[in-house]
Amino acid sequence: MNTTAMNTTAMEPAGAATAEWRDFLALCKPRVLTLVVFTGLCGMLAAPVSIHPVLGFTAMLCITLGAGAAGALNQWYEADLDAKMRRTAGRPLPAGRMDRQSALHFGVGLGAFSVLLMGLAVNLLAAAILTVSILFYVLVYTVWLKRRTPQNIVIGGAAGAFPPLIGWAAATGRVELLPVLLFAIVFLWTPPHFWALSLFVRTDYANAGVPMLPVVAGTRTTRAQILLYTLPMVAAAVAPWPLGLTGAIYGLAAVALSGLFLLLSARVAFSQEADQAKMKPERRLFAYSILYLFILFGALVADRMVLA
Ligand code: HEM
Ligand SMILES: CC(C)=CCC/C(C)=C/CC/C(C)=C/COP(=O)(O)OP(=O)(O)O
Repeated sequence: MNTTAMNTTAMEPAGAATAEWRDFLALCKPRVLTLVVFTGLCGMLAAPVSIHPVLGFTAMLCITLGAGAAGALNQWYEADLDAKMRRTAGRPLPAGRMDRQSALHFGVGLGAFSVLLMGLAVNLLAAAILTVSILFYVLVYTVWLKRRTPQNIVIGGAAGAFPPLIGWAAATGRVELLPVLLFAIVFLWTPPHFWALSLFVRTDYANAGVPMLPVVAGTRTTRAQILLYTLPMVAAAVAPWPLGLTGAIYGLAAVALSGLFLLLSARVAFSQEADQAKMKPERRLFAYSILYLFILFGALVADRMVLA
């Protein structure tokens, strides 16, 4: 018998003692975190003031830890759902490698630490928006909406749109029009991003009883909704250029990238039955949605650096 097994008390599930650092990392949804943190970083670098590098690093650390905490609390709350879906069944809680209490303590501790550090070291506005985004993801999306309505990700998705605002607020102490537009881009991007994926994993959601749009309203409606949300997303993405908030580097990148997004969304909306069976257009749009935000936000920073 190994020592970890001997230290396991009778009250703890057997998996509790086997959780290792990798499981705590997995609790934070590290792959999704990369883009969340990148948009936060770009929000900070796009601000018209230069933040002290130590403060900038601290702010980014807080966004990373706060978003990680939100992911951990999400997994703490919905371990039962995760256990029912192939995509998520291997996560630390449903796989039995970690007990729920450890996940809860980890999530609350990390979240509180990130907000306190942001408030004490950076500024109160950034700390307040970070708090709202954590609570939004955990309470509004995970606890309240996810199991109740197919509009769950439209409203709850706002949580993931806050990081650019937090980054900007960390640098300037203010909220202005450009970061509000960045919020709008990610907010309107979330439905096409997620519904494209939900189309090809819809049986998972159906089995778990989660009322995602393709499960409740069908694949045709979902395809149409993807295109419907893409239109205002494109408008929000291009808007900073004609509004004079960015230069042509960002503007041209936004037009080109958004044009391709629109094309891929239209292909999903108007796909033929033969394509629908393989879900190729949906997989393509989902993969591109991630690349899109990375490049768009990268172009924003490149544009601001040239202008500066
Ligand atoms: C409520 C809103 C959202 C929902 C429901 C959602 C859902 C998902 C799901 C289910 C996946 C599949 C991969 C996985 O299991 O982790 C995924 C992947 C991903 N999402 Fe989202 N997402 C949302 C918002 C966001 C936001 C705001 C961002 C970043 C700004 C983001 C970035 C990503 C990235 C980078 C991946 C790819 C991860 C990988 O390579 O495995 N998502 N999303
Ligand atoms: C700054 C801050 C606190 C940001 C937090 C917001 C955040 C982590 C947004 C990402 C959204 C996301 C991963 C949704 C996954 O949906 P899901 O939970 O339904 O996915 P699942 O089925 O994979 O669990």
